[in-house]
Amino acid sequence: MSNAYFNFQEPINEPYLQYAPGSAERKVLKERLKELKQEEIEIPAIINGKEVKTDRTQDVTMPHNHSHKLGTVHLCGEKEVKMAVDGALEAQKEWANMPWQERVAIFQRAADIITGPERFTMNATTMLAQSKTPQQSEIEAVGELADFLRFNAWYLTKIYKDQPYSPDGMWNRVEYRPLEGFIFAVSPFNFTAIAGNLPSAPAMCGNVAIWKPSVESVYSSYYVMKVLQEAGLPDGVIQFLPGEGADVGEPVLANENLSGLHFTGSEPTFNHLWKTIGNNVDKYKTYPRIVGETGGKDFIFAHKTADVDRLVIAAIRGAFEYQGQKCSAASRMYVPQSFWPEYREKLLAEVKKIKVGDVEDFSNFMGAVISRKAFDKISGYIDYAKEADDAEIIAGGEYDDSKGYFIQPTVILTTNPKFKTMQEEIFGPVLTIYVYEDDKFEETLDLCNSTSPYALTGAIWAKDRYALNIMADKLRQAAGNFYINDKPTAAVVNQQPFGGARRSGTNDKAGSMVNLYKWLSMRSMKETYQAPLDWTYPYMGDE
Ligand SMILES: NC(=O)c1ccc[n+]([C@@H]2O[C@H](COP(=O)([O-])OP(=O)(O)OC[C@H]3O[C@@H](n4cnc5c(N)ncnc54)[C@H](O)[C@@H]3O)[C@@H](O)[C@H]2O)c1
Ligand SMILES: N[C@@H](CCC=O)C(=O)O
Repeated sequence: MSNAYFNFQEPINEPYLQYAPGSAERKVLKERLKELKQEEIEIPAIINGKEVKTDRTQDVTMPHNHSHKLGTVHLCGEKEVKMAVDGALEAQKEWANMPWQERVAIFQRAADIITGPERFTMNATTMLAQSKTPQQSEIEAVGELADFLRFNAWYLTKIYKDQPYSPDGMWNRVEYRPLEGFIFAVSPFNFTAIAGNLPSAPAMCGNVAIWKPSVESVYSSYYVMKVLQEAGLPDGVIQFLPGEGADVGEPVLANENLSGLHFTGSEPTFNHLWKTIGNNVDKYKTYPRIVGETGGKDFIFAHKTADVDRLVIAAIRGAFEYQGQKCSAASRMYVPQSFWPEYREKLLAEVKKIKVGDVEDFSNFMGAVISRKAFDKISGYIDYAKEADDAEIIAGGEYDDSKGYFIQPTVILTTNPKFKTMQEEIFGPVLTIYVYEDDKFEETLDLCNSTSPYALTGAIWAKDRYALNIMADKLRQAAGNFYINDKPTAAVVNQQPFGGARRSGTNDKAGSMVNLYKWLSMRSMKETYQAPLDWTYPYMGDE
């Protein structure tokens, strides 16, 4: 069947639809939103390809209208974990031996379903479940997810092609095996694309995965799972197990067959999972691979030669798009005194224009934050700033949870470069600005480098090339994704491989070859054509 080398076409990034007034796509998306809102669905676990309902359920509601129910999710625990792990290990027997082109074709088909017939469902479910605007949804639930699937397939074929040198008389080969056991994929609420990628990347490499989606975004994750099934993913290869963290996590991590953790989420959760794996290390048949991408305290650092007008737009998009709930969102900013008065005036004038509300109203730039817990946490930071002597709120600061979890885009000005909101991840629409004396440029860069434990994204702004060089050098370890004269968000697969270091994670760059290597275990094979017939060596001869 596979007596040929198969070529795999290098993909291109999925182009985005714009949803401008009068466009056909805008009309279709609005209709799909209306249809989905009228339905109330049940979200079961999917184990061995079958829907599994449990005796514990939870309502799924919309962040921007928390009294509107989208459905009911069935929550899993130890019993479902056991079924899922047993089924996955059984499925692995065939899946791991399937020719790569058959595996890859399934994910290519999934990408085409996402960008084709289910495009508006992907967008509408993400908008409703996670309160994203059409633009924020299109770039990730469609664009980034399809890019992950297509580019990972391409990277995988390049890895498989990479083979060692063979001198005369032998043939050296490397086989890239899937890991023995199963991968635990744990996804965050904020990106449908990340949720889809976490189980798919290892599965594409021939692994089986237990996928625990976030309950906060389970609605859109469920549709991703359905797309994968429709694309032909064999039963048991990805087991979909919604549930509260520990209910699923503890029994999974205690299983001797765990071979890897593919995690994206907050730093405390990752620390807990890492420690649990550490405590269980004697149980495992193989040392689990651990990949975890976590939080950020992402910065914009402006030099006195920065372009003020463009810097205003970068701050607004970087800090407030998707309500600041991107791990990459700008949340602290360093502005030189020399242009601060002009910058302040221009920034505040633009912030005033931002509309926050229901994402079905396409004139809104921002929706709601994901949950009551997030709302309370973010508003707590705002209240803290309101009370502080060394900070003042210069824009926003209002919040209202009567209908949805709405928080106005908020700008805090502080005189304390180590102010709480300059250091901690807030994960909401809150930008804190510290104004520095122009002649303290280099020491402020040192401050920026040392203020937060995270190192995910950062942006530097200057027209002066010498200044850019100094900034890039001093902030070398401060961000895994570094932007020059741009906002620190919206990385694109195959253009800016994404991930950070320090407390932001293992920097295994989602949607890159580096990430795929984590889900492969090399077997070196040496075949000798004429093995020796004599055990002695020439040096042993008589003088
Ligand atoms: N670096 C990145 O690429 C990246 C991307 C997106 C989000 N994030 C980060 O994710 C966080 C926001 O997402 P979140 O609020 O969903 O994060 P979270 O840590 O609260 O949850 C992430 C996932 O972990 C699960 N979980 C929690 N406890 C668990 C346990 N004991 N066992 C197993 N699973 C458990 C949750 O249910 C969820 O599915 C932010 O910190 C953000 O910066 C990072
Ligand atoms: N990759 C996304 C962020 C994902 C985290 O939430 C970006 O670059 O903005």
